[in-house]
Amino acid sequence: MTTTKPLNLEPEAAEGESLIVAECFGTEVPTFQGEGPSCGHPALFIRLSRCNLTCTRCDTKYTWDWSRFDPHEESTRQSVAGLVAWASSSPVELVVITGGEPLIQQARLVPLVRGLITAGKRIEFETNGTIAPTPELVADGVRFNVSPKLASFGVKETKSIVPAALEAFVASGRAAFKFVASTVDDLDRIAELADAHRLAPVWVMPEGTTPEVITATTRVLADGVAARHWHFTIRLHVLAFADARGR
Ligand SMILES: Nc1nc2[nH]cc(C(=O)O)c2c(=O)[nH]1
Ligand code: SF4
Ligand SMILES: [Mg+2]
Repeated sequence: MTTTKPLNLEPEAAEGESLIVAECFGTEVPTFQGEGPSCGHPALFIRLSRCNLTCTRCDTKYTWDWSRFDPHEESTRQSVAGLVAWASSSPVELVVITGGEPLIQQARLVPLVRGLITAGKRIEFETNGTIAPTPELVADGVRFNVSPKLASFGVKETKSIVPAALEAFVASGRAAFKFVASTVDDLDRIAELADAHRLAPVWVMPEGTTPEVITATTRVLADGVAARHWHFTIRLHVLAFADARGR
């Protein structure tokens, strides 16, 4: 396994100044942002632990599903200073903060974002779009890849679609709306949501954790996405690195 926890940190930071982290990667074993508007850009990853949804098709259940994983094995507290020092040890400019759902910890993310920006990084959040970002988080150098989860992803849309939060992301002017889809029916649902909440730009990403499924689903979806003049992204890390954890 190539997962690397942040290096040269105190083992467990105190609660006030720390974040609950699942894994950090991209320094020892380099990788790309695999999804969305920056697909193919060299990137570092901070994956925060915990989620406020329980999607059955989630591919990072080790951040929240404690019926299958042990939270003590799958997460550590890391200090903001240690995370900034870890990212600063790499020349890679883009830091992707993902999860789980990173905005659960957003009060404690504000100093992390400030530290990373001061260190010359730019930041993309991968978020499920259910928690509105506070103004302090909507800073220069920060973008949000917002992925509202559809019912077909194994979640109740009464929980996963939060209009006020989606509207806050739209208003931020810093969001792209990246939907995971498997079928043409999913595209119809995405169109309804995009119309209802004025979501733009819309990105569609094929669901799948193998190159075969990504390719097949790309062929199912591509015409419908192109016809609507939406953007399409593959999952580059699945093709390049076989969806290995820590890539
Ligand atoms: N390379 C790579 N790119 C990614 N973009 C979003 C990811 C995620 O898990 O949120 C991810 C990931 O896990 N790996
Ligand atoms: S919102 Fe994302 S991390 Fe949370 S359960 Fe759903 S797929 Fe997993
Ligand atoms: Mg992922």
